Amino acid sequence: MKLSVGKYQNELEMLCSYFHNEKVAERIWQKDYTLWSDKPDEISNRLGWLNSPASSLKLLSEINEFVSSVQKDGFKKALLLGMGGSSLAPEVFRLTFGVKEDYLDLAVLDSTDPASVKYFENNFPVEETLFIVSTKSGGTVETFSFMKYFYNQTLKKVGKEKVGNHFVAITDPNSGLETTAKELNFRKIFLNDPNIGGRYSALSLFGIVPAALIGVDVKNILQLAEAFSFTTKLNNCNDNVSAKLGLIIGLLAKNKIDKLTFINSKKLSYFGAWVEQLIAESTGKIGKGILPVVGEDILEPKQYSNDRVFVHFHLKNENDLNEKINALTNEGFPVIDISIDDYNEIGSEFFKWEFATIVASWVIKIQPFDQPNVESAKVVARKMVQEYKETGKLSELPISCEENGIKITSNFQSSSVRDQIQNFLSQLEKQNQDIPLPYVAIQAYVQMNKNNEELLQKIRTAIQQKYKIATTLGFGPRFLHSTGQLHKGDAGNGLFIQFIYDPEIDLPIPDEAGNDKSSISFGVLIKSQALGDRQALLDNNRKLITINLGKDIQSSLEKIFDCVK
Ligand SMILES: O=P(O)(O)OC[C@H]1O[C@](O)(CO)[C@@H](O)[C@@H]1O
Repeated sequence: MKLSVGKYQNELEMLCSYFHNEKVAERIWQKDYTLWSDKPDEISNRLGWLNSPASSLKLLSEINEFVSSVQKDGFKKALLLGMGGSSLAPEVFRLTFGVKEDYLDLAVLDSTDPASVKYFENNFPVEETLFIVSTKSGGTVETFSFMKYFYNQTLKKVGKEKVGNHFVAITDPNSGLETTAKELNFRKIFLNDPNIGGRYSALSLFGIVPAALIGVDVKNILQLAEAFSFTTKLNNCNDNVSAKLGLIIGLLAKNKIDKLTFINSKKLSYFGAWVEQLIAESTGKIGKGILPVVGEDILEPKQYSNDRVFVHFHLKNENDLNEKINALTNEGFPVIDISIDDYNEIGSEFFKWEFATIVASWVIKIQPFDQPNVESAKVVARKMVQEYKETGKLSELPISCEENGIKITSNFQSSSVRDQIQNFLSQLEKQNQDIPLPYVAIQAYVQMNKNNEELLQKIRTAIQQKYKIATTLGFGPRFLHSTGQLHKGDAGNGLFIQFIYDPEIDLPIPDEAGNDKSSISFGVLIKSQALGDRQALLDNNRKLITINLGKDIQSSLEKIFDCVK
């Protein structure tokens, strides 16, 4: 790891001495909750991941046996149903490593958008698909909805005798999913160490079982990660890179350099979504937070404000971004350069960032293992679903402006989409000096596909350039289990652009597995989630505009881009 922290070098050295004197590394390994709180709740039982590499190594023969059994049964594909910490590490493994010959092609479903669910139904024929139902709590609404939907589809195709054979659960002992999986006769139930939270679970069964299914050399990854983990026991931060990383991030955040901007090389770009959840959900609460910025276009140094710290993450021989990185360093921005020799070191990187995040949380005085604001959006969404069940309809948003199929809900009185958007973004110009610089978060409740991503990215970059601020892009409801915590829990410096649309198709969510009776659809669920989060953001005094793109997402997004420019 190479560092350039400019004028913060002295403060960093002082902080390193303090870390050393306080024996922080040693105390982390002793699971000393007082580092973050005066109460042990959701801390003492959340540090099990420190031992994940060793514990998972011990489970390898069971995992390998399972992989052989599904290969023998002819499964070609695997669809992982899960949210946040239960799905992001498997996605990193799949997109980074690809699929080894004779292993299963894996994808992650973490969207309740009907078009997304339909996409996976069309592309993952149930006869050859293994469904991995992955949820720590064992009751997450999205995960259960996917499970019931695909269970019923599979039941119809393969019959009662064989359906359970297509399902595997990864969950905590005694969870709702464990009970359901037993009732439905799943082929296998993996019970994880309950002392591990979702976003810290990459090297536990939640990450390792899916990785083994696609043929990743998990043994090597875990051995490297275990060896690396020993370095995190050292109190001297010059020997403990993970600690040093955390100290820098925490120190800079305290100085309002709180936009941790990842510039990942092409081959390691998929790591971004995982690290984004880890940092946002761990640090974004009680009016504080470090905003992870992932996937932004890289601009000239003069186009950034002084709230940025950059992380350049790349393979050693991938140097194509060096020029841009050097330009940022020369301009005086803090830059952290992390390189790895080969993909198998990714396990050590998971560990490094987990450790760094809890050290940064110690610096900024945050409890890194809970997510207090996630529940608030869920509560409103549940109320809406209940209302729908009773009345047969969802409450409608008041419309402030309607033009060319686009409907906007905002606080502004203007009948033009352009004025609405410009008025909303002009709030970026009035800055509150007491809190860090603002950012814009685009929250898109649309299908996460190439076309939509490209158009949303165009809008994002236009805002980034015009206002010289940090921007993020998240797809709903996926981001609700990632940056969603920080959006509602941080200092309140975010501006939120929420995109929803009117889906052409909808799909019923079965009330229970094995029975087609359905009270709500995926379309109703995703809308309730969007409106629930909208309400939770407003309840936390966040600035927000909701834009309904109508039926033609592409042409509406083009129009919005035109209004932002
Ligand atoms: O694994 P579970 O319990 O389904 O939770 C999924 C995700 O939801 C959250 O609990 C809240 O967003 C995350 O922390 C977690 O990773």
